[in-house]
Amino acid sequence: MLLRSSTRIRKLLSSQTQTPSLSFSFSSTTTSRRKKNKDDSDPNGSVLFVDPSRAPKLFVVQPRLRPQPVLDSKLEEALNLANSLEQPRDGFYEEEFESKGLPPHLVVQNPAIRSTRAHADAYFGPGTVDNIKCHLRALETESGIEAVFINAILSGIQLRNLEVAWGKPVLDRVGLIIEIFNAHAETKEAKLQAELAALMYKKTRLVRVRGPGGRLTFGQSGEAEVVSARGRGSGGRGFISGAGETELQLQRRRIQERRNSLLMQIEEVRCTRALQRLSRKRHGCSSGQGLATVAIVGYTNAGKSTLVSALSDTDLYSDNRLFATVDTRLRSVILPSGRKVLLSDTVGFISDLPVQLVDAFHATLEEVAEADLLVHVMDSSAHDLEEHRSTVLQVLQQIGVSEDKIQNMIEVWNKIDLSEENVGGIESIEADDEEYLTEADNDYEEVSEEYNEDEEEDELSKFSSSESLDDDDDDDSNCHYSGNVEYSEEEYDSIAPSVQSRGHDICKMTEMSPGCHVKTSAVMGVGLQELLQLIDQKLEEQRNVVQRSFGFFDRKWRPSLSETSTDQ
Ligand SMILES: Nc1nc2c(ncn2[C@@H]2O[C@H](COP(=O)(O)OP(=O)(O)OP(=O)(O)O)[C@@H](O)[C@H]2O)c(=O)[nH]1
Ligand SMILES: [Mg+2]
Repeated sequence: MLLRSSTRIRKLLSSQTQTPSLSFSFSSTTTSRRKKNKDDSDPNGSVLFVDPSRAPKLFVVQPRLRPQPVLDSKLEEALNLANSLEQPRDGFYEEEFESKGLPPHLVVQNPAIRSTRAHADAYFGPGTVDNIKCHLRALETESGIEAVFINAILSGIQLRNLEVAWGKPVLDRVGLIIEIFNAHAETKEAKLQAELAALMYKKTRLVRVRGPGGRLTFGQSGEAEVVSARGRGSGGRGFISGAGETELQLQRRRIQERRNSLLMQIEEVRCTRALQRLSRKRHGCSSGQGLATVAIVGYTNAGKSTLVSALSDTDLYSDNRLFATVDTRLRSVILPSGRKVLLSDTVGFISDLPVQLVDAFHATLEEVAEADLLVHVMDSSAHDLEEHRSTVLQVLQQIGVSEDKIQNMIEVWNKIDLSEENVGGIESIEADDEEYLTEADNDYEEVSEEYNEDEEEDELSKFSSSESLDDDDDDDSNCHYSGNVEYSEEEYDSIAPSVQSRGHDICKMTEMSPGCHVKTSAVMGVGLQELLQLIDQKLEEQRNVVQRSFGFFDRKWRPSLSETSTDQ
């Protein structure tokens, strides 16, 4: 039976004594495959990848939280994040995620609990800083630690002071998530956006480290030092450019220049994506009809890619690693009504998702905001389900998804094979599994086909950009699809009875979840058919609303012939 990594980590954690773990096992025996190759360069020149052939070794520091279950789930997530930082080489990860042991970790006093403010200079008090230093020394003899990961958000000065105290690079939560994005980015678009996020993060954490006399100082005395453009190699021309700048100014200028160049490239990507979306909406199907897009969103590791793969009978990369997907992938699927739609698998969210990442990944996240329908995948076995849900809703609002779309979103409770209430039911699911899968397979073999991106390119090349963007008058893609449909009884009766009955079967409204939800197990193929029917139903409802609103406008704008003749 499958054992989810967080469950595994929970078990590993509970098998330990109360004393902090100092064990470490990053063996590199097996390889975990990614679907596409990527080059071997270090992500963004990161200081962490001292040896690009293996994952950097991190020491995890978790500030204590109460109550205990909150601490457990935060620690579990921190350990998963630390284990997720790895760069694939030649399309492979060095090691299977499942076989990784627990990274060395330590739970320490939380400065934010005792007083409202953490220590301004080093976040932790001096006792905790020394305590961590001792652990690092002890680990040094066992296995080299490349960096320390603190599962909290720190300021630039705090990070720099701790680096000085421990003699190692220090990453806070935001920094590690950005590093993971850089390491996992595969496509040009994802790489550009991840680099932009890293750059913005770096900019907010720029501090001077070398003051007069070579001492390590911060703030004004550091900024006062003027560096020579020649000596520091500012990249400027001749002797003039950069002369008279402090090193801080020099770094800021370089970041600004790189940022501008990245923004220009990302803008090109956005334009291309916008054109592709337009093309799909107009002529996505071979029949020339528009294609609706359904965005699959959710907390990282909820099972989005596995679900999209199962629904479309394709093979997207999925892994217990957090942020296994940092790009958008489209897969086509044919719904029970025969309608073809595109499922868009995208980057997962996490609590305290760095604002720099959300800003930088605007082009990718636009796919979500522009989708016709959203499907929110949740890991029903996660302990902090409510936090996951509110995080996802927050990010959706942050990226500009309309309230209507959020209200109309389908909620998928995935991994029901793992959730506790289903523990008794797993056996029966497994027993019936073969039969069920055979049936399901037959269904999907007929209906699924991989969306051909080349086809999309060809389709796209038919439009000149000005033509495609300007000529919108008779185009459905300009319509506002209102998802939050409230029918009068009369209107509801007019909807196809099949759609109604499907809705009643599938939509089980609960107090926790205001919208429709469906329970699935993506790995076992459970609940997939119901999900497809629900998507079908929702899109059908939207189409009815749009058609009705067209009828209304038609009447208003074009009076009937009889009215016109009476006027005359
Ligand atoms: N037991 C069980 N495991 C599942 C299920 N769905 C997905 N998984 C596992 O959960 C892990 C994460 O799945 P992914 O599909 O990569 O999750 P994701 O939401 O795409 O994650 P990110 O791309 O990292 O945000 C994988 O190891 C899957 O095999 C399920 O229904 N049951
Ligand atoms: Mg994924």
